[in-house]
Amino acid sequence: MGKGAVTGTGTGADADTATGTARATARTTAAATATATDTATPPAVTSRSAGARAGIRFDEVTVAYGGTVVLDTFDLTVEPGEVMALLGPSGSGKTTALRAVAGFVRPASGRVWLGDRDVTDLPPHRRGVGMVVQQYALFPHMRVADNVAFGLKAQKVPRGEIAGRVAEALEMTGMSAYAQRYPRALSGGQQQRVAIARALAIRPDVLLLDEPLSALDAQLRSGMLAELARLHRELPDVSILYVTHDQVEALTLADRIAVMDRARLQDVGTPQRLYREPRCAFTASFVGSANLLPVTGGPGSTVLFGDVPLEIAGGAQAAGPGLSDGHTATLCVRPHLVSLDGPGAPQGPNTLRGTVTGLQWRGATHRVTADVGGHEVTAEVRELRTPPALGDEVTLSFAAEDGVLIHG
Ligand SMILES: Nc1ncnc2c1ncn2[C@@H]1O[C@H](COP(=O)(O)OP(=O)(O)OP(=O)(O)O)[C@@H](O)[C@H]1O
Repeated sequence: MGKGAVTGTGTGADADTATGTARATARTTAAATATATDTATPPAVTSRSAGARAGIRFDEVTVAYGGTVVLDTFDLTVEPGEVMALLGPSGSGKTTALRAVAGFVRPASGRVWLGDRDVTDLPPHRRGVGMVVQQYALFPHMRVADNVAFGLKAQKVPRGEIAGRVAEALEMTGMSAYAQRYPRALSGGQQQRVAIARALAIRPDVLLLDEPLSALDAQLRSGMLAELARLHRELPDVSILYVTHDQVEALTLADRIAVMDRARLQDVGTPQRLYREPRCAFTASFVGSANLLPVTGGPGSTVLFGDVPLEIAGGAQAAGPGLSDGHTATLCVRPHLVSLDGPGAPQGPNTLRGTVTGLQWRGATHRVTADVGGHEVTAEVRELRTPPALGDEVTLSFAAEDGVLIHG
């Protein structure tokens, strides 16, 4: 880097996928059907509950496998017609929560409600839910139309009504032209549309989606995300619980996000609230990427990061009482809100000097990490013409209103 040459500002493109891995195994199949490979299983077909729109309520639900608690006193309400994303790392209990709603796992304690019905003791086929899992789980020996009709037949919908309902569901998912094909003659994205059509055909009150896009490539996934958003606009009464470990999916689709970690609900709120005002470090780093700086109370309205005073909106009081007595808090600053300059940049407020320890070119952006007094601080800035090199000195800065204090 030419000294002083590097200058970048925030990009607004802070949407990294945080930790979490794609599932390696297929899940139990849809509540609306038996498994694709187990046709002897009695069809777990749901029937739409009569009347009102149904939300979902977990009331202190605990699930344990062999003495290990994998969902711990889980409390969450999904309002009727709301899209709630369950976001969390692998093994945090997301799928277990979904399966408790579908009726595939029985809570050790607590109750599950769909609307005003306590469904905890009901079998899956009497809950009124449709479920789509990541591996589609279509019946390979059935044509698309028969796959979609399967749940309706098992639900004993009158024969004369079935063709119309199948056509409607295929139309909704853009699959009308493929009604007579077998699943093996469909792409992954098309198979997932059929799985969604099958779940919708039973006109569920509640749609459970378990990483429905994770088997698709990035481009298809983004198209399907838009499709799911459109479907929800067409079916505004259907409540959706959407399991994902992909924050982009959650931020794009959800009205609210429930963040899970180690079997527990960590936070719940609108995507904007979780992103802009995270209440815990876990949420801050899982919903978007974050610089998390340990700070103590400083003079006046500042906090101290090491011995560097930092201005934050609301001052040190924003962290509550005690910070000035030497207690620590965490200051969250999003990388795309950090500006990057060369070492000769003027020392304004909230300016940190550091040495570059990491550099990633991401096409439209550069992500530059610097060591600042033993802590890593990352700036994500618009692509630089002359990026710094490892070991270069840089200046990082951010606006007072872009720092959010997190207690504890
Ligand atoms: N049938 C089972 N028997 C024993 N343990 C299980 C069973 N199903 C899940 N678990 C365990 O429960 C925990 C939570 O699993 P769950 O599938 O709910 O997590 P998840 O958040 O959906 O993870 P992922 O994103 O990897 O799918 C994990 O530790 C998992 O190993």
